[in-house]
Amino acid sequence: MAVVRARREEAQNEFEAGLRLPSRRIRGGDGIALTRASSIVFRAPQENFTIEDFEQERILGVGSFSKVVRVKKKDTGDVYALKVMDKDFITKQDKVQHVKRERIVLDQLNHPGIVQLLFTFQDANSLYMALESCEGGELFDQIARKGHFSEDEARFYMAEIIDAMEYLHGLGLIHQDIKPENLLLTADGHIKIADFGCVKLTESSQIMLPPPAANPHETSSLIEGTAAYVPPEALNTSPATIGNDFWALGCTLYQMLAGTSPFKDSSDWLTFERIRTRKVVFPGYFSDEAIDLIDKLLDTDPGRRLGAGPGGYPALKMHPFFKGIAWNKLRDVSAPTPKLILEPYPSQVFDGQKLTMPSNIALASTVHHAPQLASMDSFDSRWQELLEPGECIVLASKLKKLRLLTSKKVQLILTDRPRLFYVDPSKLIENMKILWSSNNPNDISIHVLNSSHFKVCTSMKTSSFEDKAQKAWQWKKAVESVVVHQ
Ligand SMILES: Nc1ncnc2c1ncn2[C@@H]1O[C@H](COP(=O)(O)OP(=O)(O)OP(=O)(O)O)[C@@H](O)[C@H]1O
Repeated sequence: MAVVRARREEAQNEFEAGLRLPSRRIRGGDGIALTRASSIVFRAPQENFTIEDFEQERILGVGSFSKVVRVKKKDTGDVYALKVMDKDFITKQDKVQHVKRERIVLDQLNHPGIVQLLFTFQDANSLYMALESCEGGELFDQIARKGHFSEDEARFYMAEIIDAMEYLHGLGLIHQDIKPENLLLTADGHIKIADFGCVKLTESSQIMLPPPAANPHETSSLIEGTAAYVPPEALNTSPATIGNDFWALGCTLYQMLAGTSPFKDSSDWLTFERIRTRKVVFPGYFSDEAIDLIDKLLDTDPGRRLGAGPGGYPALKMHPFFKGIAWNKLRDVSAPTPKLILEPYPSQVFDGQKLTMPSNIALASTVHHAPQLASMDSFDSRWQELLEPGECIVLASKLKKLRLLTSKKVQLILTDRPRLFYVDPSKLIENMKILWSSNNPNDISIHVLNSSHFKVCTSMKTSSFEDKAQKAWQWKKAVESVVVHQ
């Protein structure tokens, strides 16, 4: 306990000392912040706001260390995506440096294809980063909703991603987590790269970071990024290069066109096996140009990978897949229209009909934007005996819980307490396993792999589920709807 308290204080001091805005601001010619003595001078100021200064509207997304809420500043009416990070949670997870790195790096970036940091503030419990709000949501959601993109749509998004990546690589920054979840869309459908918590600087980088963490507790995972998008050399613990981002870009193009990522499998271990053997199956409708581009981005030799190899960005941009792209006018072209976040997911249609709420299952009054989430399984009276007095089911369904080599059938139940637990449908209460409860309200994120597979991640464990009824998205939305109001 004393150790945790000491580390929390240490982290608190670091936030306050390392991130304090000095009295005089200095700005570099092209918007790059300059150092003065040993402190960092921020372009996006640290304000003295409190969370009470904002109306909290709806959750935009949940990450491993944060939840991102659409907020409106009460006095100005300005809208932001507010990234809220719990200090205790970050400290316990040894992610203080990760958060600082993202804050400091984002502050120095200035490009239409990169999400902009506008200001930060903090209170006793949380750190807040106000970002420009990307109202079109994640590219991932758009792929899931459309099934897959046409090549014209994919070409448009690829060109904008490449343009932003060229800016990042030009500053000596490797993103290390390029994937459709971290590619956000503006309301008019243009791409912005987000989530700079995994960035790495190259030796020639112009970006300034304070000296590496003096926190001996900070752990760095062996492989940065997300399993399905890491290149084969990362599995041999080779140091990251800009080649990591080009490999991830190849995976992203494949996913835009096929609807699923090329190497994703039911466990990280199987995914890594597929990456190692570079097993890629191209659907028959892919054009020759698309196949060739993906093939060259997924070159197992990072030194020959298109974009990272000797021809660099010019060679990538000249690939026949990009024929007709006006690289210097990308943002002048109108984008494919994104489907907005509040439109219902197709998976909310059950057996071909929209779900309606029977009166005996009251939805949690706190669930504002998921009024159609309760599934038919929720109405089974057996689940009622598992509830505490006054507790309501938000979503419940029969799923497979996946283990490395086996799986078992479980009933997964989300309630408005909130609690998320599963039971063996034949044994009920004596077999109840709580995955998450209101004791740790922010400690959950749902990662949807495809419409039938998702992972429940908490600081204690990650559990994988398969839903034959393809309600993975419904689960993510339901959990996020309950989390936002904690
Ligand atoms: N500026 C934004 N506008 C709209 N939505 C956003 C914005 N920033 C983040 N989000 C949403 O919130 C989610 C989580 O944000 P982010 O990835 O930055 O969090 P994190 O805790 O760093 O996550 P990760 O687990 O990927 O490290 C994103 O995937 C996205 O859906």
